Amino acid sequence: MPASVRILADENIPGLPHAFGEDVTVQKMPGRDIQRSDLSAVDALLLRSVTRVNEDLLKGTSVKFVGTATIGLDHIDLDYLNASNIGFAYAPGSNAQSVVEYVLAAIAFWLQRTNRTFKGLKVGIVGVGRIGGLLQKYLQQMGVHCLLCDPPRQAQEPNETYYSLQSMSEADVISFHVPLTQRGPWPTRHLIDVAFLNALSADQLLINTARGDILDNQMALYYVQNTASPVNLVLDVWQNEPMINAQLVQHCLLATPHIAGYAIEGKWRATAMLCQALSDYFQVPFKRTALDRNIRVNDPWQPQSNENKVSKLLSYYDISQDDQALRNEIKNLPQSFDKLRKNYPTRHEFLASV
Ligand SMILES: NC(=O)C1=CN([C@@H]2O[C@H](COP(=O)(O)OP(=O)(O)OC[C@H]3O[C@@H](n4cnc5c(N)ncnc54)[C@H](O)[C@@H]3O)[C@@H](O)[C@H]2O)C=CC1
Ligand SMILES: O=C(O)C(=O)[C@H](O)COP(=O)(O)O
Repeated sequence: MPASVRILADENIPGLPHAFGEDVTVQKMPGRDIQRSDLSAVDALLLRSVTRVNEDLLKGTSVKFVGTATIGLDHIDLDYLNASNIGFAYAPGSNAQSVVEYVLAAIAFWLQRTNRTFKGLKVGIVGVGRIGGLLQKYLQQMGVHCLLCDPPRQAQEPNETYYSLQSMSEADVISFHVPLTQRGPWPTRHLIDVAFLNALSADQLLINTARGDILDNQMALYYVQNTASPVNLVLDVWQNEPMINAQLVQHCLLATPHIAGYAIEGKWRATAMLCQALSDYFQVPFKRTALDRNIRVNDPWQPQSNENKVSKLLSYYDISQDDQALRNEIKNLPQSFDKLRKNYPTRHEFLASV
């Protein structure tokens, strides 16, 4: 192992270099600009979702360890890392609560607009892993009925009740929480197809916080432009970020620049997970307490049965401000997309653990 560990980090990962001592050096760069030529004297690369990690980036470099401060892994060629014996860490669950709060705020926004409450609502959850499972717990705590769709889990748990993707059209709200995958028995690229959209109506809400490629955006634009009463769309993730489809934005109930997971505690939690993994890998000390105080949620909300959950949720997180910020900057794409993400205002997690 090197005498000192040289880290190259995405400039948008908070908490570096304070978490380490003098045996670690940290250089920062915009994630989209990182190239192979930057990696000749780097031991560890700490990234976000905007840097594609593959043979093209890493071949012939000194990188021994890659960490991504994300839940999603679709930007990482894990086979290449394994074959090249490069250490790897990611941040599973780190911002799950933030995504769940985004989804609950989006539902609350829609309910308020349509003068409804959570009472009698049916929510379809596609992908019942860390995020989908947490969403299910909070919704059930609020008395909301959930329909679950997760074929990989269904194959492992034949005695549990799971629904098909097609039957999700019975729900008032359908929220997607699958990883982006291209291979295997249940690929998710373009999982939301035209047949699925055609089965929905203007009385329903479809939320995609998973990855942009789950929904063919060009097809979705054609659908909203040519359907009398299209489903209401809430999109946080887009194909071809940061050059997203500006026309599709205009047709969304809510459109945001991939910030569902951006509550501040989630970001610091991800840093802590990567620093711990890097510290274990290179056997260098890591000051966990330097990060811990940013991870704690102050005064969390425990929903009560007799309170107005719609207005309470929106008082904690007014999601329409994130939507408005993107619309205000739509003429300045693609730069504005990354700028909004980099300068995202501080949003705190607010729900008590279930
Ligand atoms: N918008 C944002 O800011 C964020 C987006 N994400 C996205 O959310 C995704 C999900 O995150 P987690 O819940 O932590 O992942 P997870 O791995 O814990 O759960 C994913 C679930 O999806 C299921 N699944 C896989 N293929 C499926 C299919 N074809 N149909 C239905 N279910 C399927 C899996 O069996 C698993 O239960 C991430 O991969 C990432 O792309 C994550 C964090 C923030
Ligand atoms: O964790 C994930 O997966 C996400 O989608 C992140 O919240 C996205 O953040 P960036 O890595 O793109 O900053």
